[in-house]
Amino acid sequence: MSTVFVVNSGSSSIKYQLLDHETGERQASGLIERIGEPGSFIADHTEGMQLVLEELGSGREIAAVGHRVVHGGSAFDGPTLIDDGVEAEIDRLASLAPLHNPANLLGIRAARAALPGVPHVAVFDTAFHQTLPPAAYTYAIDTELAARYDVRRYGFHGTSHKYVSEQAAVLLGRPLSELRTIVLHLGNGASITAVSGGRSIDTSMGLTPLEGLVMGTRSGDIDPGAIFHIARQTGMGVDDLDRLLNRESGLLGMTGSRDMRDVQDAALRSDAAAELALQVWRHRIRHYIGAYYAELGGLDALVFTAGIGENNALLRRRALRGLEHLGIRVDDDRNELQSGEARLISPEGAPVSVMVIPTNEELEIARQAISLVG
Ligand SMILES: Nc1ncnc2c1ncn2[C@@H]1O[C@H](COP(=O)(O)OP(=O)(O)O)[C@@H](O)[C@H]1O
Ligand SMILES: CC(=O)OP(=O)(O)O
Ligand SMILES: [Mg+2]
Repeated sequence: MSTVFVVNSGSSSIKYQLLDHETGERQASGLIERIGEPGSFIADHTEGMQLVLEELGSGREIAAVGHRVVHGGSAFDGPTLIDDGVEAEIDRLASLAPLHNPANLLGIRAARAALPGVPHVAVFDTAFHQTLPPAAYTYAIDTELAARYDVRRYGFHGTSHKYVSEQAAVLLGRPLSELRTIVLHLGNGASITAVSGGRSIDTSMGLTPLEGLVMGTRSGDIDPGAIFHIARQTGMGVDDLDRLLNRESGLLGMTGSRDMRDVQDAALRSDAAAELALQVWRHRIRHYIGAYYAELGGLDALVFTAGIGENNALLRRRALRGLEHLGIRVDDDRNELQSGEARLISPEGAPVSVMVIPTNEELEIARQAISLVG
């Protein structure tokens, strides 16, 4: 039986799946978590990939390998066969996704070396957001400078936003072309996308995966003037500031832990810093829900996905409390039901269908890889 091997080499984890080439059915899967965190026994992505390939064993018939790649810049708007040139371009874009493209590239190199006779396909986080209108992707800066250096908004988590918005239509039993949907992808990295008729029309991440929501280690939106101010006051250089905002901010910077589970536990113990972090996290989410409600001209579906979105009922309820005037309601019993399935969590007949849909970037990557290599 022929299979597709999918590698999702993320900022803090490597997820992999082996899927049936014909049906997309999962044959094997695994997750290596908390890579590089204090106390973790896996130091880096190379070590992680070695473990994955050992676990997979030999003697499998693999038709293609699909790789998640976070930044595709303007060069890639669909699944792409990986050769040395594509690797070089992914490497070149690394400065625009410093937590991700290097990890993605490590996964690609380890897998190409281990499986040399098989086509390797890159599926980019940025591809789904290539439909953003100029008004949404353009920064109001000097036009020539922006064009020369590709300074524009790209958006990320596109494979997840695409998959989840399509599954929402399936769950509702309505045509995708009719739906106005907001997808909240809340994981270690987090972004929100407005999807109109199956097309991404706005998304909270920008040139890099730093813009937008409060994340595990990323600040999300911040006045660029604050960065100039910090630089002048502290003497920090560009690389220091990059590290500060990408790796030492967000939940980690505000509370000392990047893991939402720790932050929530601390808040339940009335830790003031943790409680404030949760309030800021929530405030930012609601800011975007309001904006995208306006841009979409109304709302049919609002979907939670990824680590926090799929697993934390309390935070889902907390994020949406007080938005009833927009037709957004959560049914507590439905919300608290523990289930790995796609499901509705709004009350029957509510104007907006609020849903939890487990993302499956791996299945989407496998489908796109097969669509390319046949
Ligand atoms: N029950 C939970 N409550 C709160 N946060 C959770 C829970 N389960 C997982 N998470 C969060 O989800 C994150 C992982 O989400 P995931 O989408 O897998 O992230 P990534 O793909 O960026 O590695 C973890 O960092 C953790 O903070
Ligand atoms: C783009 C991004 O932030 O990805 P992740 O959530 O895997 O960190
Ligand atoms: Mg992720």
